[in-house]
Amino acid sequence: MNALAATSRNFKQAAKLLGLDSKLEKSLLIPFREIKVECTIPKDDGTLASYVGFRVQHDNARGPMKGGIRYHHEVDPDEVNALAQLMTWKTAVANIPYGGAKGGIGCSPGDLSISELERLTRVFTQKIHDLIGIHTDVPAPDMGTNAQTMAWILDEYSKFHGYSPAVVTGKPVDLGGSLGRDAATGRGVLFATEALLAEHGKGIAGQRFVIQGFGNVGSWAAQLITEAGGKVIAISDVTGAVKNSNGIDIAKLMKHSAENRGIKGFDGGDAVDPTSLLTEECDVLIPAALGGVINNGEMYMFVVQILAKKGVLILPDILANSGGVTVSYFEWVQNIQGFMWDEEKVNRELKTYMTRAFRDTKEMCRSHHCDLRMGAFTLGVNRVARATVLRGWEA
Ligand SMILES: NC(=O)C1=CN([C@@H]2O[C@H](COP(=O)(O)OP(=O)(O)OC[C@H]3O[C@@H](n4cnc5c(N)ncnc54)[C@H](O)[C@@H]3O)[C@@H](O)[C@H]2O)C=CC1
Ligand SMILES: O=C(O)CCC(=O)C(=O)O
Repeated sequence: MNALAATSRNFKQAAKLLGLDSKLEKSLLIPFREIKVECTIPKDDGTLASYVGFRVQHDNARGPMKGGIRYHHEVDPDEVNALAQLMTWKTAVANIPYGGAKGGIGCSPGDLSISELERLTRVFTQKIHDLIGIHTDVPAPDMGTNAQTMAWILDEYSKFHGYSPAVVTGKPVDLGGSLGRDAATGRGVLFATEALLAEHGKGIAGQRFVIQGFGNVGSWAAQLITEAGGKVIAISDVTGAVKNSNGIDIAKLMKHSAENRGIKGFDGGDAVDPTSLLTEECDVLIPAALGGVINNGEMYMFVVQILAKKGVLILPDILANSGGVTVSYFEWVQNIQGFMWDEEKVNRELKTYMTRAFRDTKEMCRSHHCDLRMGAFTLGVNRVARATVLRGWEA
């Protein structure tokens, strides 16, 4: 089962629990617009190279469409479609006034020079500039892109439309980016985990964590969990994995990873097979690499049943990783107001939004007798359905 089929299955299950009529269900599922563009750039050696770029704008009933742009060799239209749909439900779970979108370019960013990446980003922006905008569709970083990518998009977009910092979020702070955005997704994971543990009378302190992925989300989550007294006992990235049952020294691992472009060779624990990481004994497992690691097609329900029997709870991604888009929303608000918040306010507001999203999800679990994943889906889908009906779009 591919990502789109898995996402649509969750949506349909939620629509059934909510008793949505079939016309409304169909109109919520079909994307608003799917954009595919060819981006041809001169490489540094003078040859021409062509890359396919996508932007899927799924839904705008609750506000401008919102979602990241990823640069990855495996980007394909079905996956971007699924991720755009997930953004619609995620922004609704977080209760921020946005719809959902996602984009990507099929390329290997590690194989391109900085100037090639800049040319590619500018050509992509030229092709989509009239379809994005402050009140239309607001991109942000995702895998393989970062604040610099957003700065190039902002600059290229501004050539056509005048200086418009709010057209993208996740920008460098010098160009109107929000303090705290870089850490926001990892910090949101911490807050969501804290809320779940609190329900069981536990805190972060003393729990054993395993983290798959040591990029933006995984490394911030590891740092913040350690600060909160949690013990990170195993971490992997694409280069390797390390285990230390006494707790990994995260500051040391950050330094090693920056100097060696990955975890491989780190001497602060035992090197282990990265594929064994998901089955390491721990209290909390955080998958922060590629999507779909637990959602393994037809096996998914089987795996979920086994985990449930063992008393394992799964915090759904559309809730657990919503901290990034939530702080993106704060960034957009600051840009529109022309006013900058301090980092303490950003983090405080993020905690309020994450805790409320968890509480609202639990309420849906109670009223619809479902697990956390379906609680989050019914919460998101219900909010979008209500906006759709109020705007008279369901027919
Ligand atoms: N950065 C953000 O604000 C948000 C990110 N996400 C999602 O979180 C995930 C991670 O995103 P980022 O940290 O931003 O990406 P990133 O590109 O900064 O880091 C990805 C990490 O995963 C590792 N990785 C890749 N393949 C792996 C494998 N097979 N096994 C183990 N590790 C592997 C990489 O080495 C790297 O450490 C993605 O699925 C992304 O869509 C979701 C919401 C917001
Ligand atoms: O920050 C944003 O606007 C989008 C983040 C994103 O793509 C995601 O939450 O998956």
